[in-house]
Amino acid sequence: MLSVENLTLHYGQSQILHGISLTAEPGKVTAVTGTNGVGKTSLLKAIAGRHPYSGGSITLDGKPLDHLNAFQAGRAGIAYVPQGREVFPLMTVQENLETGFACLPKSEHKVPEHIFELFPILKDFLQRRGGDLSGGQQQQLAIARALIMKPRVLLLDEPTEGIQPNIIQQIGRVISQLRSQGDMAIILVEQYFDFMWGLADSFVAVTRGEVALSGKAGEIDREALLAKVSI
Ligand SMILES: Nc1ncnc2c1ncn2[C@@H]1O[C@H](COP(=O)(O)OP(=O)(O)OP(=O)(O)O)[C@@H](O)[C@H]1O
Repeated sequence: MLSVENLTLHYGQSQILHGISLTAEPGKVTAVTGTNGVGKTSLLKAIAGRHPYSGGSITLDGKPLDHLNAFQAGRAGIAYVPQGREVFPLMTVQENLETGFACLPKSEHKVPEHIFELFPILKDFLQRRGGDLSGGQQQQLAIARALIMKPRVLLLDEPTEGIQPNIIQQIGRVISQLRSQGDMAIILVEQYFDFMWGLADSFVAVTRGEVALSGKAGEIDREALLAKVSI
């Protein structure tokens, strides 16, 4: 289980996160939501070692992930699919996927077939440049690249942003499939309310760098959550 406790984060003098706490269990989807600029991406960046946090703690199965850099966080099993996808535009799909090998031993430098079962289009486009894919295909590539690391924690930052509805549905199915494997904790940062409402096992609404509301599916009130996201 990933556990974030009382996390604070600054950019220079400005404090963005003011003591965020959440947990993400294997085999569950934890949705983090909130309006623009409340600190959702900053939270993921702190977990992924992309930006240092100022205080609080992050642990994975009780083991502290003390201020790791991005490579160390990857080695520890944390995969991050950034907002905007960050696909390498001049590299082929195959080469983009292979960048996921960086955190794996040499013996595991092979793209597993199940990646293409999840995202069949990538097999057809292996030699196509990343920059020539549609936004939806790039999103699939970004998720596939993260999965190659065999993560224990998958961080998804607004995977539906700017994506056409049929690909959104496919991404939803993939997230459900990954959940049902039972071994990966998935943190889904998402503003598309109905998408995350239908998918997540628990919810954390963030306002101004703090947790404003949290709870499990079936227990949390839909309208109360929606109100926090629509301010
Ligand atoms: N590198 C940075 N330097 C300074 N301020 C930053 C930096 N990155 C983000 N911020 C500021 O931190 C705040 C939180 O940004 P963040 O991207 O974490 O929010 P968010 O909830 O993910 O927003 P969005 O939904 O628009 O992506 C914003 O006010 C943003 O302008």
